[in-house]
Amino acid sequence: MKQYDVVIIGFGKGGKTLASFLGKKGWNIAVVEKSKKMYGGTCINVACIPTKYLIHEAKKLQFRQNQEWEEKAKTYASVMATKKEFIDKLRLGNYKKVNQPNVAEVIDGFASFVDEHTLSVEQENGVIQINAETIIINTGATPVLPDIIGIDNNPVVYTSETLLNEERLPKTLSIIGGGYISLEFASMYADFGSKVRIFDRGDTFLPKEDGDVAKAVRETLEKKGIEIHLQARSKKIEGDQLVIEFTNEGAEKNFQSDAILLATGRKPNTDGLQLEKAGVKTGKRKEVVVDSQLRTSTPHIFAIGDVKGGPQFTYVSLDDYRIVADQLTGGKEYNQEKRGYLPYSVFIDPPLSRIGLTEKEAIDKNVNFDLFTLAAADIPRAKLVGETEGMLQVIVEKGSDEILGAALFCAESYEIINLIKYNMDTGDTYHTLKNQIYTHPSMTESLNYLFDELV
Ligand SMILES: Cc1cc2nc3c(=O)[nH]c(=O)nc-3n(C[C@H](O)[C@H](O)[C@H](O)COP(=O)(O)OP(=O)(O)OC[C@H]3O[C@@H](n4cnc5c(N)ncnc54)[C@H](O)[C@@H]3O)c2cc1C
Ligand SMILES: NC(=O)c1ccc[n+]([C@@H]2O[C@H](COP(=O)([O-])OP(=O)(O)OC[C@H]3O[C@@H](n4cnc5c(N)ncnc54)[C@H](O)[C@@H]3O)[C@@H](O)[C@H]2O)c1
Repeated sequence: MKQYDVVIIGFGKGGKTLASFLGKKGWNIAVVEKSKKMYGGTCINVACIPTKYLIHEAKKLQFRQNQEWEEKAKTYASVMATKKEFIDKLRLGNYKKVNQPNVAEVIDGFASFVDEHTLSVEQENGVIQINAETIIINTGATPVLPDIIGIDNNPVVYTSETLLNEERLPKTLSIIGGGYISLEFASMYADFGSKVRIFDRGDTFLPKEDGDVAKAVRETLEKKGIEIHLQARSKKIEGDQLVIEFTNEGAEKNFQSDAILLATGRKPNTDGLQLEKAGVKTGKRKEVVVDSQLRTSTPHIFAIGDVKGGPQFTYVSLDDYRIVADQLTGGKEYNQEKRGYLPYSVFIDPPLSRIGLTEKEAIDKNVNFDLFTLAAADIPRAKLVGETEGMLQVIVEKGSDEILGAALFCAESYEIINLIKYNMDTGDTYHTLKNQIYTHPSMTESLNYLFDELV
């Protein structure tokens, strides 16, 4: 049986970065990956990178909305083909970077635990067993498939992963779920030229955001022709007909759909890992339970990325690598509690970026705060590039002048939010951001004016 210092199950962001870090230090590392189409993990193959590439390409087509359908469908097919080439190159690049004598050995196959130091790997030509001092579980998450009659083996039903392989532009796209994946796909497909409808079972659009922010996002999406239906229970799918029950009215309606996207969340990928054989405990959503150093209930086994539950972002998986690297080779000082505020961006058009408290949360916590706000239309850069849609708002604690939260719904907000995170993490006041020199004309310079206007 082959013996390694560390075996990483899954070629995710944190895992591949850890493999590279430890391998270059002379550790003997293996990365086990179940699919040859997933070298490099979810982000580069079927998630962040392909979607953001497509979103970027789709945006260019906004100015060609008067094109004939055939023309739009042709453009879409060609963008999808270029996307495939781009992703294939990235995947190969990731494989070559990791599968090197001074980094790691990539082992193809599905890994499961035999005991707390031994893994069985099911390969095309049989099963092998490998042994490791330390094991890292980095198996990601997988789409939640809602319990709807008619989704199995239905050619019009997709997950985000399968829709990204479809070279035929759907004339009508119905999306079940109203979260991140839903909004990004809705915005992108509307730009490509599809008629998009979102169906969410909840009664509030973007329930985690403040009402005025959610309203602004909704209006922007509706301007693109996207229909947003709430309290909409997907009852069944009959052929290409999605049957929706509107729970507030008790009414039922059919929606013809060339494609139906299931975007109802992603769950930790722990099925088949036989975690019980290694004494690794899981929680209610089948997530691997970890402590703040990412150790599981079996201390030499760690879990990183989506599989441990909590926020599902590539940069969290990357930060998990920092924690484990510090546990294995450093001063054991860095942990989940020290990572600071967690920002996120939803890549609709314009993008929505958020960090910290919402206004509603600040009120619920009885915080004494000021709310600063600015319309995107007042930013010189926004005017000159014609991206005047949106608004920015920041919550500042009275007295300390520290930023408690921000919602930026404007062009390039996915860049500006990182500056706000830095400011918040350092415990600085908003005055530093307000009085900073920024290049002109840039979206960031909005921070010079944002704090002028109190609501
Ligand atoms: C459509 C979409 C868009 C997204 N956009 C963004 C975005 O813009 N920004 C962002 O930060 N996040 C985004 N995310 C989330 C992000 O993709 C994930 O949080 C991130 O990829 C998780 O990485 P990970 O390290 O947990 O593992 P993953 O990258 O998911 O890797 C897990 C790997 O493990 C393999 N595997 C699973 N089980 C086994 C096993 N038993 N044996 C061997 N191999 C196994 C899998 O094949 C996979 O390659 C998006 C997600 C989706 C679905
Ligand atoms: N830009 C980004 O960073 C980005 C982009 C896409 C995805 N992601 C990650 O991927 C994860 C998964 O995204 P997601 O959009 O699938 O999940 P999500 O949790 O964001 O949204 C799921 C939505 O589906 C709704 N829902 C659940 N079951 C339903 C049903 N049966 N019928 C109708 N609606 C239903 C929920 O009310 C919710 O609005 C996110 O948590 C996020 O971390 C990140």
